[in-house]
Amino acid sequence: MSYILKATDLTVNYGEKVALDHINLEIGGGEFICLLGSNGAGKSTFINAITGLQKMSHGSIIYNEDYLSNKKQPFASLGFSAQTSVMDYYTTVWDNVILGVNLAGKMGKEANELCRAALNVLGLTSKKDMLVESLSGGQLQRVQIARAIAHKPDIYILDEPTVGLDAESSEKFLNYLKKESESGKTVIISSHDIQLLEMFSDKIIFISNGQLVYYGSLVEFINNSESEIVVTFNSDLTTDQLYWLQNYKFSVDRIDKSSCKFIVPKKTTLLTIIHDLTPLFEIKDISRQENHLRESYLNRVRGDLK
Ligand SMILES: Nc1ncnc2c1ncn2[C@@H]1O[C@H](COP(=O)(O)OP(=O)(O)OP(=O)(O)O)[C@@H](O)[C@H]1O
Repeated sequence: MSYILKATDLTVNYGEKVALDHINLEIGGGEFICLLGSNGAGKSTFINAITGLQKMSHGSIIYNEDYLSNKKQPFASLGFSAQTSVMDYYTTVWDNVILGVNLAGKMGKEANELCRAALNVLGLTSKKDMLVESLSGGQLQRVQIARAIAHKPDIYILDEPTVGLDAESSEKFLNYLKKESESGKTVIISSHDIQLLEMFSDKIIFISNGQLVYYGSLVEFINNSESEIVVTFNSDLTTDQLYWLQNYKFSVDRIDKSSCKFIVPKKTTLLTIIHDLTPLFEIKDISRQENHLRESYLNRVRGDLK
């Protein structure tokens, strides 16, 4: 399948700081992509650059017109919510959301219906006549998202949309986005809520220190990463044992006085660990932890920081 969005050598510098360093990727239609990275990795810069909010220092971004329903006004095909708030505080919830729909070129009855549907998805129907300035932080965030998505864009690009949302609202909203992606829309979403994103994403863009570390399937990311082996010992660890563990060839995290977690390459067997430990340790229990996105991500981040 051909791309819907293509970044070539995308580079953004803030003065001396290289915030994005020659990023190359192609995003296909119908993908649900989560954007991962530590604080300051470059996620917002990436999102702002692909939506035109941030000037690139080098490189290009191309949207494939074949996929855009509004070819005359390509920006109207995007549903973009930035990390910073862009609301009109002295008008109502309804006026804010319908403005987003109108700016995308949709008017009249169609606009009213789209606005009503978005308010419903974000649980804002009963708040539609309230002034935005009187809303709570979480409600404000929901209005911002409703305004970004109400016109039913082809590509959703959302920077930390679930911040400030309660668990139920986040899940309802992500379920809505999942259905949109299943119907062919593309979703690019940045969030630190990794467990929730694992439930919905097909692909991952992992940025570290401005570099693209990984772009590919979620399943592959989890399966190719390191795994964790938890070992419980018969007694509390002694100073000598702790010293030995600190110098062991794999990373070791202490869980409590008598158990540890070993971060090992995927193919490492339990037997290898048992073999290495037995001269100095009495093992009570050993097991491999099932990999999840959160652990895989943390292990990759840890590897990158070494
Ligand atoms: N306007 C700016 N001027 C100078 N440096 C900036 C500017 N905006 C971002 N940066 C720097 O660029 C880097 C990437 O920032 P960015 O906001 O893209 O990170 P992020 O991954 O979105 O972080 P977070 O998860 O904390 O939101 C950081 O080192 C940040 O300090």
